[in-house]
Amino acid sequence: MRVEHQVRAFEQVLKSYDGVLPLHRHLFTYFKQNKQMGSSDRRWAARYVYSFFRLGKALSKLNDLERLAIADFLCHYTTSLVVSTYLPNLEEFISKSVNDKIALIQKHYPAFKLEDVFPFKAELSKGINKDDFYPAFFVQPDLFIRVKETHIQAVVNQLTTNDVPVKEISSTTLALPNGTKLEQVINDPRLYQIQDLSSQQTGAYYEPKKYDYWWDCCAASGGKSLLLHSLEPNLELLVSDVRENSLANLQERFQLSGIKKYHLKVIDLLQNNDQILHHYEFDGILLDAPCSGSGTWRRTPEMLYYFENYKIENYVKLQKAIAANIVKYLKKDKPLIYMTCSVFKAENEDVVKYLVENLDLKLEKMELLKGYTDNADSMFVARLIKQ
Ligand SMILES: C[S@@+](CC[C@H](N)C(=O)[O-])C[C@H]1O[C@@H](n2cnc3c(N)ncnc32)[C@H](O)[C@@H]1O
Repeated sequence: MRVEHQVRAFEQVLKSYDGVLPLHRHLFTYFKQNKQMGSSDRRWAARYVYSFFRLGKALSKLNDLERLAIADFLCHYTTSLVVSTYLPNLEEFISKSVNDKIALIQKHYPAFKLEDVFPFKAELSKGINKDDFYPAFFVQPDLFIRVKETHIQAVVNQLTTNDVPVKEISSTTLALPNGTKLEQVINDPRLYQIQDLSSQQTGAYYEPKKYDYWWDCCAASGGKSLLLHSLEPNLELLVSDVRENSLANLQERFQLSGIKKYHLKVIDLLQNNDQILHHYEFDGILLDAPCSGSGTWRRTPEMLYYFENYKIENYVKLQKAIAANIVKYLKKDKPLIYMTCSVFKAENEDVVKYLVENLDLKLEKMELLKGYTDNADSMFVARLIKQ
């Protein structure tokens, strides 16, 4: 295949994309509408466009093709026509480590600054090491699954029989190569849940007790609720979200997991919900808040390119307003678990500070879960106790 052909396909995909939909959804529709593209065309176009966005705003004065070649060189260990054509002097180093390749790019392009890859002026949460955080954008995170301790060996056996390289992260967590087609290699979908490592690690903050009544108030398709339930199956649970269709997914997942006893409501937490909730009192609330998602942008690198700083403040307003509306339904001495998948201090530590200063809450502990050190997403979690 000629490089001009691949480049034209890349340029057309790039031109067709405006950053509104997630890139994977846009590509799905784009390829459906452009049936003339064969599977190899599609694979290369997708590889190039993802590589391109992983470069964020670095070297923005160069033209798109040179930037693409640099990005593809940094993101992959196998060469491409674009690298061999536009970066011939560096092609032989493609299998080096990301840090070695970054050093080579810095040598050849003195204007290359790693901080331009993630060009947000907002402060990062405490504990993030920029020397590890920025280079991680060139690597796609692993796929993580949560498995019951009693089933983990059976799942590992099925994966290894199918030649899927598997890393055992803990007695309940496995890491697999991204893109693994789980439904083709694990015969029973009830044996595992797809859940990022950091999401799984938030569970250490929940500490539910037998027969507690918990509320997962931004439940979406139920990832955190399923985790909570796995920690303490003898719970009463209310799940809610403003989006009815994501709760439909939750119902399917709960059914598959055999969870029958739960309450479900569509609730907009920006409204006054006393009519619906006035008699409720919870032993714990999970608030997995709407946020910038900046801790997950290694999976959605298009956000590095299209996200704008001003949006952070909008999320912060939403986070504070939602928290203020739910705390009144929490029993005294019981926990609110505040979570985001953001790495911005404004959405994390600063929101916690606001909650402690303005609501009847005391901070017990908080942590930025640095997924980038484990090839995972990053998340923030805080456990606050109602006074
Ligand atoms: C980070 S996601 C939750 C993910 C989910 N907990 C999980 O583990 O998969 C945040 C959720 O907040 C919901 N949300 C946003 N604004 C809301 C509002 N005003 N009231 C209730 N839920 C809201 C969104 O619909 C979204 O599903």
